[in-house]
Amino acid sequence: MSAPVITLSHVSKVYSNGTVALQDMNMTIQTGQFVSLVGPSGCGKSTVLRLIAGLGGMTTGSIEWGQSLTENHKLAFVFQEPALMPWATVMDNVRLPLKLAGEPKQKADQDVLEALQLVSLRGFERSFPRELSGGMRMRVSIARALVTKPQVLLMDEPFGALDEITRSRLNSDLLELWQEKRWTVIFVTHNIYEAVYLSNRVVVMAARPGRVVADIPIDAPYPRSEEFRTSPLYNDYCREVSARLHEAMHGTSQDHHLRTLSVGRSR
Ligand SMILES: Nc1ncnc2c1ncn2[C@@H]1O[C@H](COP(=O)(O)OP(=O)(O)OP(=O)(O)O)[C@@H](O)[C@H]1O
Repeated sequence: MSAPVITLSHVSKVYSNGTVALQDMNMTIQTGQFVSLVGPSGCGKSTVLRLIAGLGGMTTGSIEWGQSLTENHKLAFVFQEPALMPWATVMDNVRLPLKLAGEPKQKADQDVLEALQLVSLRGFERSFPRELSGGMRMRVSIARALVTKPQVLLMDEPFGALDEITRSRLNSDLLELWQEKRWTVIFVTHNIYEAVYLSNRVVVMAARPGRVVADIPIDAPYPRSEEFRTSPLYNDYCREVSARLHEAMHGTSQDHHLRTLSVGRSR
């Protein structure tokens, strides 16, 4: 059995303007899990990631780290916007975290090339962000996270701004990498299909106040191919997440809603 890597216990977050972003959030993430957080806008998904990353403090509660984590390089964050330095080459953008950590240039260059290899961007070292497509810029952003060799990868809607085809390709590539490296991934998305395809666990949150309302294991084997995306099992999981999300947003079960509608029609 795998060990817990992050445990949130009774975490609440009230921003200075009084917004209760999270209330009594409890969640334990096991080493190597791929966990997606889904939920309506404003339910606190990004706040959870930021608290885990140590970007701002929580109001009450605690976040504990598993013993398997080493002190250095344990976390990397990928945001929705690639946030690259426009004046710097791909090589320099990806090297940034190592430069900030004071890694010697020769060793850093080697690590950068490895990271670019992982995201299939070898050959673009000297390109500038403006010369790349949206998908390629996101790959640079992922390489910049991976170059630090993280144990935990926090991803805040990384593919939200990309077209469907690019998103689907990056989903597959991310899964392949995850299977090889086995980081723990916490992935925020609005997209149910993406969450089910990628994750072995989908956590559904509700808003006002932000909290966990469902925790759904996606019990399907990896690697997950196109076959999985078109399978009845995949559809069943998407329907289940969708129903829980509907409850989170409207406070009623979608099944109940559908039953009420059909009863209404038959009258
Ligand atoms: N710095 C802040 N100051 C005040 N309120 C904030 C701040 N950041 C977030 N909030 C509020 O906290 C709540 C949760 O925000 P958060 O961004 O975590 O939600 P989210 O689920 O990630 O939303 P979305 O899906 O729209 O990105 C929202 O009501 C938001 O307005």
